[in-house]
Amino acid sequence: MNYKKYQKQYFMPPVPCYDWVKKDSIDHAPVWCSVDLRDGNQALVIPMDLDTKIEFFKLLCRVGFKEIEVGFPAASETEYVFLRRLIEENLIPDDVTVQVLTQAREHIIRKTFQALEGCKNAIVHVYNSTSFAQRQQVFKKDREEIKKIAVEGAELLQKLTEEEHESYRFEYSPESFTGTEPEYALEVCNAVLDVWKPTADRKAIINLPSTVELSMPHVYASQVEYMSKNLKYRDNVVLSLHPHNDRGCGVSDAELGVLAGADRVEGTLFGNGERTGNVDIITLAMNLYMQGVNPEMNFDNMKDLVDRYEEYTGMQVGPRTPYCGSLVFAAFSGSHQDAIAKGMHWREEHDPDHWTVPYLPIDPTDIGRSYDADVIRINSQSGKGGVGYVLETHYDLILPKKMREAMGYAAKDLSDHLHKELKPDEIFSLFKQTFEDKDSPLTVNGVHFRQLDSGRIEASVNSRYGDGEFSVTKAEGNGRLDAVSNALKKAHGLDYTLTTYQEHALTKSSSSNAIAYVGIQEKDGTMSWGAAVDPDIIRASIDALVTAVNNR
Ligand SMILES: CC(=O)SCCNC(=O)CCNC(=O)[C@H](O)C(C)(C)COP(=O)(O)OP(=O)(O)OC[C@H]1O[C@@H](n2cnc3c(N)ncnc32)[C@H](O)[C@@H]1OP(=O)(O)O
Ligand SMILES: CC(C)C(=O)C(=O)O
Ligand SMILES: [Mg+2]
Repeated sequence: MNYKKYQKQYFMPPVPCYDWVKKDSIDHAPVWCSVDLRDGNQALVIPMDLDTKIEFFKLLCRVGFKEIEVGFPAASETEYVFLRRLIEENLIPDDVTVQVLTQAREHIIRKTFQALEGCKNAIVHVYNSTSFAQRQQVFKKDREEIKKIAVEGAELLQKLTEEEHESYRFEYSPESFTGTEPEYALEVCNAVLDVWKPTADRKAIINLPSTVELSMPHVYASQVEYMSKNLKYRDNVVLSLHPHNDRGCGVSDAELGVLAGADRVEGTLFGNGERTGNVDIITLAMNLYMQGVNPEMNFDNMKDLVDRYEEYTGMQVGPRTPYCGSLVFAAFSGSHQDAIAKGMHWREEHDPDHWTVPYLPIDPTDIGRSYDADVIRINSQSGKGGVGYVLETHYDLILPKKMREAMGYAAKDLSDHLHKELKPDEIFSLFKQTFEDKDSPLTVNGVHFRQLDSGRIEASVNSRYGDGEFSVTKAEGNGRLDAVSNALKKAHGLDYTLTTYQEHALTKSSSSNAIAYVGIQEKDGTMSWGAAVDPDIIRASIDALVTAVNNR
């Protein structure tokens, strides 16, 4: 690991450009341009076939892209025929503009125009590399010679368009912008703009690719700001970004670049693209959404989008991919679950205008995810809040607070022991197994009540303990359960305090049943719990008490 082999390969603007730092947020969505079918496609092990590209194109239109780079038509037969099919089969919606990429080489530009024949709206995107390294090693040309490639390319686009296609728009990329001296990139871009002379009706796009991400995002933002402030015809230029993700900061590059003056962002779904990928437009759009800004995109069925993308590209969306991954809303840990469950209850009670649930940056249901399946998930890191939430939302069980704690520990122990996540049905089974239907050693075989003149209740309880015989014992209490409890204590010499009794109707699972929860406490403070379901709430409470005694 010889770090001395490396040095900075980027160039700061000649003057400080830090106005962008004064802004704290983006207040409207930039123009989005998908480069999935070009940059994304050229990075796949097996590029997409024709039919798959058509399906992908339709998907991009459905999610809301209005500008879509559909390929490099001069690159291959498939790319060429794909564009022809889009045009000839009238598959391009009127409000969508297709973009095509070409090197600044005459035969490639001419072939690109041939491929566009009959296309109503198009952006012709021409590029050549301007970076120090490429001038030196690849093109072996000086600054003037490299500028000449760009200018001649721009002139040919202008000429071919003037002849026939006046509605076409132009885009120029100083490829490897991030490795180019900003004042030189500016000089080349201005020379291109001098050829095109963009107007308000026919703006030109200047695209600043971080072809390879070479610096921290604030450096890119400063480079962008320098270009934005110094480009000629600025009002008639759409300043575009094209971040890659080599240092893992593609999203930050784009966001800071927009603060620095960019109007448009090129990127892909899920960040597919060369090497570490292009910037992920879903993350960018959703980052706007989560701050209350219209992202001008529709991701209301993210799961479907993930499935289609994986099918079309053969790539996989990682479980932690922002907004889209299978685990990005999941909370396994106890304190997070507790806060989410409380936040959701608070939301139900207060019906606030805005989303503020802790640990959930957005409402998962907005993008087609569900609270039940995706949010609170139980393993050995979980706590009572999460387990209680699962039992409440899936099975309608609202456990007393202290009982939730006991259930939480039971679930945590089981998950730890099995070394696996517990699904809601497994948690429910554990609840039943731990807290219901335990009729030994104490068994109750019948109870009768009598109302006493004092207002108290007398219970006659037929019960046995262990292998003993059934016998009837009478005792009084403040209520029926208290009377039964006193009779049991008297009959079998039991010593505990009945501390908790709760009941509620089971509305979701069964309209006629109620559930009772009973907690009893030993002298040393230890609690034992029982629960029981029955249409008759007295019966349910006695069964719950028996289980609690049998759980001591
Ligand atoms: C950063 C990016 O993503 S850029 C886009 C990259 N994508 C692609 O390249 C995918 C599609 N490309 C292709 O299929 C092929 O490269 C083609 C069909 C376009 C061209 O193929 P070929 O001419 O056979 O080969 P190749 O691309 O290697 O050409 C290299 C030559 O073009 C020159 N060149 C490369 N890019 C450009 C450019 N943008 N403008 C002008 N000349 C260029 C090189 O200097 C080199 O010149 P030389 O022949 O004098 O040495
Ligand atoms: C063609 C250009 C815009 C490109 O893809 C890049 O520089 O990354
Ligand atoms: Mg690229």
